[in-house]
Amino acid sequence: MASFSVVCNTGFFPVQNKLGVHGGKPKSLGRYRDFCCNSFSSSFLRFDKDCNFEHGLFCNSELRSLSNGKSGVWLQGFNNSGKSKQGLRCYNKIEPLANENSANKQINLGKKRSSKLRKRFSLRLRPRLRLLAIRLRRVSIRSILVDVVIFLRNNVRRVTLFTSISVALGMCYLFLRLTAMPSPKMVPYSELITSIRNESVTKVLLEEGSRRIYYNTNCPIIGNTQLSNEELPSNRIENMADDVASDDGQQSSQALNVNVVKQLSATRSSAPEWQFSTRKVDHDEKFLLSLMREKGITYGSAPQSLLMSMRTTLITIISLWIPLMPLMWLLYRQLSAANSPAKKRRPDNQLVGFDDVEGVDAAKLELMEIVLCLQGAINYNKLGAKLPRGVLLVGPPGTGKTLLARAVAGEAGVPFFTVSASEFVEMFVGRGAARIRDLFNVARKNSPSIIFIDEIDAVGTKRGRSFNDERDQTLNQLLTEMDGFESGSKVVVVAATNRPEVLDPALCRPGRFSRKVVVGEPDEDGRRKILAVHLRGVPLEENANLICDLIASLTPGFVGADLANIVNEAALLAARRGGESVTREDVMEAIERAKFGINDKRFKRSTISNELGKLFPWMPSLTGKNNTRQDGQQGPLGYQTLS
Ligand SMILES: Nc1ncnc2c1ncn2[C@@H]1O[C@H](COP(=O)(O)OP(=O)(O)OP(=O)(O)O)[C@@H](O)[C@H]1O
Repeated sequence: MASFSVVCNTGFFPVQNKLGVHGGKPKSLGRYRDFCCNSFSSSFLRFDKDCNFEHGLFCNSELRSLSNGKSGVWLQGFNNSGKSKQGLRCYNKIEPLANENSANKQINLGKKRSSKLRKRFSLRLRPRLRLLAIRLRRVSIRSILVDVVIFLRNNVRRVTLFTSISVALGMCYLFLRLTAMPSPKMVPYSELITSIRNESVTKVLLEEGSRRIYYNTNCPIIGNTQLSNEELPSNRIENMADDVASDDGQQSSQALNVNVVKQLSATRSSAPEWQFSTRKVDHDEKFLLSLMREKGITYGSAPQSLLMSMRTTLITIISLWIPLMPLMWLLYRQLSAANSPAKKRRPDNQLVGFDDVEGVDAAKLELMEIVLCLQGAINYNKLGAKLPRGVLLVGPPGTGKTLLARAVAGEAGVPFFTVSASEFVEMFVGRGAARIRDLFNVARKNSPSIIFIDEIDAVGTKRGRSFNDERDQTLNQLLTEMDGFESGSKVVVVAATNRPEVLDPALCRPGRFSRKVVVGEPDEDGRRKILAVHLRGVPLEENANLICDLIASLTPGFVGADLANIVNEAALLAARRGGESVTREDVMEAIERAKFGINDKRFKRSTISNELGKLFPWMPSLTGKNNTRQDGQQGPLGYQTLS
């Protein structure tokens, strides 16, 4: 008998293995530890110095088993109270952990924590580099080129636009660089007057068409500092040359002279044409001119040079337009989206047919008739009848209005233009109306065709009720377009709404949406048929008809979308528990979820029985008299649900 210890969240249990569990010889302690740590939230195995398994510690509040696989050692898990199902028992009360063990445990916990920290903060560069190398090895230049070509081919417009913008910006930059000139130093107007009075100003230019005044003085500036008379270039060369000559002799003075001349000539070449510029003060021209005349200063006026005016214009354009670019981009996107309001769908892309829509037979019949008229199977002209211009599908959400429209398109085999009315609601006045016009033009060109407008209440609400003029304009355009069909034009407009009462009466008058088809909630038989459609591809444990009957009977008031959701939920539940097929229990759970949401089980059990009791009072199992769920094992209607 091998005795070993088990540690739980609550304490430490010395236990005895009645079945004689003993340890094999592990190759290394680490391997066993790793194994245990991977399997349990907290584990610890103890080996003697010969590496014989001595005892094990593991902590887990659930019942689990641990196997080392190779040596055939099985340890059975314990719950919090120290009980085990198979052979292990706790013969002592909870005791404090022995010193040695607690020390070991502390060490292990510390190691674990530090390794966790290391793992969390390590960059794991080596595997990343390896991965990068593998990816780079897979990359081939040819495939990159092919990708680039495909991208260019698919985005010709965008690439052209971006290329031209980049080229234009590049050329602007080049122009600015090439025509860049050193600008004169900006000084206050008073400084000009002072300089004129000091007679240091040599030449003045008044720019035509602007308030700028340029002037030169007899003291040149280098960088931002004005040189005094002593610092004038010619004086400086002489001074520097003299200094050097007196210090080091003739040879070095020659070399320095060359350097100084070079430096000053560079300064001269980068010097602006005008040293200073200032801004004219209003009503002071007379005084300025008389002062200049008095001092005998050369002055004149000239227009801005062509190059400079080009530069100024360009800089203004760039500085104005660059911040406006995002706005322009948004505008461009709006306008380009406005040009494609309808996604043209060809009949062969449609996978939905009338077989896929069930439980709404009356609506289906009405629409089938229109399909037959469009296909020419019914000769309505013979009796002087006209093809209905519009069909309004009315009904609660999820009853299959959109599905019906898609089925019409699929069956009719004519071009189908689907659009959501909210796409016509535009920020810019007139854009919604333009979109409607475009849509009808395209449909007319492709006649016979069908236009489907989903959620028409987004634009079709009664006019004059709000200050939204754009919406009214859009509706007016829709009314005009529906009136404007030529008698021979075979364009049918199918629209869907949940709120027919808010629609403008003009929209529903005969000649526009003259046919109103109510797509209501399905009855039990309808629900059964809808379920049969959605259960087509789902593997069931039981007969599909039985399941359909069961769900249909339990879901009064459910619409097609709800039923589709129940089937999907049941399949997901089956997948979650790893099942091969959907069972009755999955379906019942899915119904519970659809009816009451995903809730706490304790809450759900009582609520479900009450709610179902209210819904189906004739069912004895739900009234509470014969409640088989008292033990907490049974679900609604006596079916056992997963808990
Ligand atoms: N009669 C039905 N037969 C089969 N499936 C249906 C039916 N009604 C609804 N469904 C399912 O519900 C989904 C949603 O239906 P649909 O979008 O047509 O509803 P809707 O009436 O247009 O809703 P809304 O008014 O909110 O737009 C469909 O994709 C389909 O899977």
